[in-house]
Amino acid sequence: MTHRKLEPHEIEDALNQLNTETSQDWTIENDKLSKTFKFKDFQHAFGFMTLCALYAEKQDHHPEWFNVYNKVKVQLTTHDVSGISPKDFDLAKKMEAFAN
Ligand SMILES: C[C@H](O)[C@H](O)[C@H]1CNC2=NC(N)=NC(=O)C2=N1
Repeated sequence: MTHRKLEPHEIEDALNQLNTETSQDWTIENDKLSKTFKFKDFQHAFGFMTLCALYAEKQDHHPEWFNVYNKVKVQLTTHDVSGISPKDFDLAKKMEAFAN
């Protein structure tokens, strides 16, 4: 296995780091790394989801998400370890890049 479940203090540190580097909007909700991205319209939201989907397939690591019009709520977790792993933080950073 190339990843492991992070300890609570590791999640805290990685979350602070992620929020410093990006938008300050990431939280832990239901033990998942969570953020609601907001776009100009559906076309931009779906463009973002398309980029994420291609990356997720390549990494074999897939987001849980919920889209309504211009909003995409993402909840990242690693099913293999029943928790948050470094793969979730990697995907979160990519998502930030794809959203810009
Ligand atoms: C068989 C396949 O490699 C696994 O089920 C992958 C697919 N995508 C995945 N995505 C996520 N988020 N967590 C996983 O543990 C996971 N496992």
